[in-house]
Amino acid sequence: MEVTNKKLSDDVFFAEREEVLQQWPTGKGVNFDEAVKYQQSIAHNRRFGNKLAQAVKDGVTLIQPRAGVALYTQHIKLLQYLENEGEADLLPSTVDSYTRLNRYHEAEVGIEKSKESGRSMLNGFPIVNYGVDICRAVTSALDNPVQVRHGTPDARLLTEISIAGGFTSYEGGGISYNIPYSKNHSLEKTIRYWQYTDRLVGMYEEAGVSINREPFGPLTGTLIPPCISNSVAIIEALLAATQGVKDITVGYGQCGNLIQDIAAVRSLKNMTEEYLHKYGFNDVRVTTVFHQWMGGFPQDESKAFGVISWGAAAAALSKATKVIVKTPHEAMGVPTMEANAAGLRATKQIISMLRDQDLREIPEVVKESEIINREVNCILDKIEELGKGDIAIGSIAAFEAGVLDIPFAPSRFNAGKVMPARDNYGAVRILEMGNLPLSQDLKDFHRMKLEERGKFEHRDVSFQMVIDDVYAIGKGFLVGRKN
Ligand SMILES: CCC[C@H]1O[C@@H](n2cnc3c(N)ncnc32)[C@H](O)[C@@H]1O
Repeated sequence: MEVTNKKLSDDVFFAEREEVLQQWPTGKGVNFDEAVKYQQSIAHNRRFGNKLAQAVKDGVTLIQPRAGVALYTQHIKLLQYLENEGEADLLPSTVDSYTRLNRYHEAEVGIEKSKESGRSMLNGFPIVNYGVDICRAVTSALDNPVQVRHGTPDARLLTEISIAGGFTSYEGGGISYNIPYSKNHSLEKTIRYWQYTDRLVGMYEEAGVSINREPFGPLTGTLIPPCISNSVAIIEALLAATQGVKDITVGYGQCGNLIQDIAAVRSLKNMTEEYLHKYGFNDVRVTTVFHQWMGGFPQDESKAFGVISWGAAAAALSKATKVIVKTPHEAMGVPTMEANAAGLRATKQIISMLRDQDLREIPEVVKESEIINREVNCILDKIEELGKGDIAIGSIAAFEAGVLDIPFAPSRFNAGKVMPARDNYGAVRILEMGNLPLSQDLKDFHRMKLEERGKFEHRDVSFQMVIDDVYAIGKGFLVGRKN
């Protein structure tokens, strides 16, 4: 199918909707007009976009966990605990892996097994199986706005039930929930699936209901050069705005060098707004999300709190609108509610202590941010050229050509030629450019930064640095020094 960056027509959308709502019996519980009324009954301060907008006005960074369990009564208890004991400003519902793969029969079995055993046999909250009414029981039981977080290449039915179910924010995108998550989904398919999601959000917007959308920033979460993750975020923001989305949170996964992390968020915010205006979207509200360290975590809980606090500090100093919080159980798996709340409180402490400091305009950050700006422009200019102005066509062609290439991604549609490595200060640089369309002076800059490290370590710049950097994480370091 030819995917283009055009708003889906009502005919196309509603014909497809017939099929989508039949994918599982709970789809029958979705009625758009009734759902609009339900959404309009949700109080102003319990709407995700409103709380984000207030945070921007107040100059504060909000904290949000990930959380999801199989039984909805326990899920309510968990989320209430996280907003009360964890002081969470925003709440999630992290969806289970079966639902993410549209395997609703297995999710059903997981629910039954959880009922029998009394504990969660799924690694998240199975929204599709529960349907609209149970989702409303969850979202209406909480004081704070709730967002659906997942990793679903085909999330069309999930979107329908989530919004009708009272969630006021929805994560994901046709690239960011495909390439890092899936091996065999084509980009044509997932970009098109996510145009459906964004068109549905656009229809709610046109009916007077604002739903926040959040492309998934970190991608594979392993040494992702900011120019690559920022380019994907901006593309997904543009694809969403084309379908009528008006409230977008663009995201970035912490890499570990403070200057680079702050510069990346600064560049992401500025360039998302610049590109939205360039494409004629002047009424889209843009906010940012900083994801605490997405790499491997130490088992030791005290050391884990160190990593969590470092991510909290970088989020605060970059003035991100919100930060996604990790837990001291990260190395073990799905956290207990107590551990999840502890990660939130540690983050809240740092965020509160640093709220009066803002490093976005210090010269080193501005310099790094301008480099990222130039790199993103090289990539997006090439995408516009490949797509003859259409960024959906251009993005698909870009992955085919390796112009967009996400390190360590499982997708067979990803070239996998770009290799990152850290420089002597831990900033992520590019060791193998693959077909990234960076200008020669930018390529020389990356090489120079890596040569600087090689000289310091008395070794040649090589792929061994990449391996050492990946293993460094588990040993508690950023730069994988030559032993
Ligand atoms: C991109 C998502 C990866 C992160 O998402 C966390 N995660 C996944 N599922 C749950 C869950 N059910 N409850 C709390 N956190 C969860 C992982 O730990 C990891 O940090």
